Amino acid sequence: MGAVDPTFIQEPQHRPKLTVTEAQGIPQIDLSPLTHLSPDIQDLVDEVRHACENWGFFQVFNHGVPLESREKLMSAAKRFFDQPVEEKTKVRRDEANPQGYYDTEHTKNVRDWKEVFDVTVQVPTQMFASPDATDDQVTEYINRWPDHPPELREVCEEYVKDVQQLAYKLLELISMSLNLPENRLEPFFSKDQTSFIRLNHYPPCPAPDLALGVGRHKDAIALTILAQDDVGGLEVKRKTDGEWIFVKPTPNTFIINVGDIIQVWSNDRYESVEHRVMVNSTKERFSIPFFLSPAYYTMVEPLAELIDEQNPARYTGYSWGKFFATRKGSNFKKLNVENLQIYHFKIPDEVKVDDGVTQVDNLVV
Ligand SMILES: O=C(O)CCC(=O)C(=O)O
Ligand SMILES: [Fe+2]
Repeated sequence: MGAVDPTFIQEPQHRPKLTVTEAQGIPQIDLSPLTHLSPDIQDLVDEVRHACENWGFFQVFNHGVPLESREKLMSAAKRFFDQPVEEKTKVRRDEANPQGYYDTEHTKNVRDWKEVFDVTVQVPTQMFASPDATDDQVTEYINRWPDHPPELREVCEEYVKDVQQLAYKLLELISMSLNLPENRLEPFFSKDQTSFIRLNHYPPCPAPDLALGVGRHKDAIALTILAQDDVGGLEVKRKTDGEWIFVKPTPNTFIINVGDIIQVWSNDRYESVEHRVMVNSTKERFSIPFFLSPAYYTMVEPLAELIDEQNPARYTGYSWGKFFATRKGSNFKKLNVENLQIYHFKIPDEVKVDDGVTQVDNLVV
């Protein structure tokens, strides 16, 4: 990516502090009660509720995803990104089919110091073709596979299968933590889910004090399951005081965060929390988020069981497919206006804008 172009430079108030706050890290949750078919998982459900309410982020261990599957994908990702840019652009994302390689994502209109490779879980993945509410045309996304490394497709597919299992377990725990039946959320994903994985590569950056790997944002999807390598860079905004907290890499754990869709389903009981990625002047970093996302025709709205007279619905419903199509369009041009956000669907009473410009942004598409 060369020297730091001005398009990468964050406004002074959004620049990272290079001394990191690590104290009071995000909760660590042991999922072994699930794999051992323990009859009593109530403590685990309580831990998940506590983590979702207080942090919106947690790490899981004893999660059942084989380490080998993750390591094979991390090495295949490195081999892919190690190639010259001319090779990578052969599988470049385009507007009609946003799968494959991309190196010019912007978050809040500032360019991210990263390159990505996206792969959908369902093949093909169906999505609305246009953000226009009156246009019901559906398009199909197809994965783009490079010639090199030849194993990339197989290791991605294996990893997706394994992480998908973990995603279903987490959905059950989250449902139970909201006092819902354990399978309450599964139907949103069991048919036509639009989930995808992203291989993120953050090259060393000559100005880690000015640029970010991913600018501050919330994930628009339902749930993120993130594998990070041992370099570190992810920071989460602590709910209690707004402080940026460094998420220390812990071998063979996944970082889980609630996305905007769960925020809406839970009628704000669980909030999607802002996070960002710092870069490093000497080391490259890799991470692999799995973005669990429902079928394109899902109407996202507070779950009926969670609203009553004391807790009226805080959002009007919105179409996931139209939301996605709107955000996706904004990835191809630098916007001078704010991106579509869930708070645009908030029922007035409490419309919050945190910094006068935007509250949340990058869909991760
Ligand atoms: O690389 C990371 O640690 C997080 C990336 C992220 O937040 C995203 O891709 O949405
Ligand atoms: Fe994110």
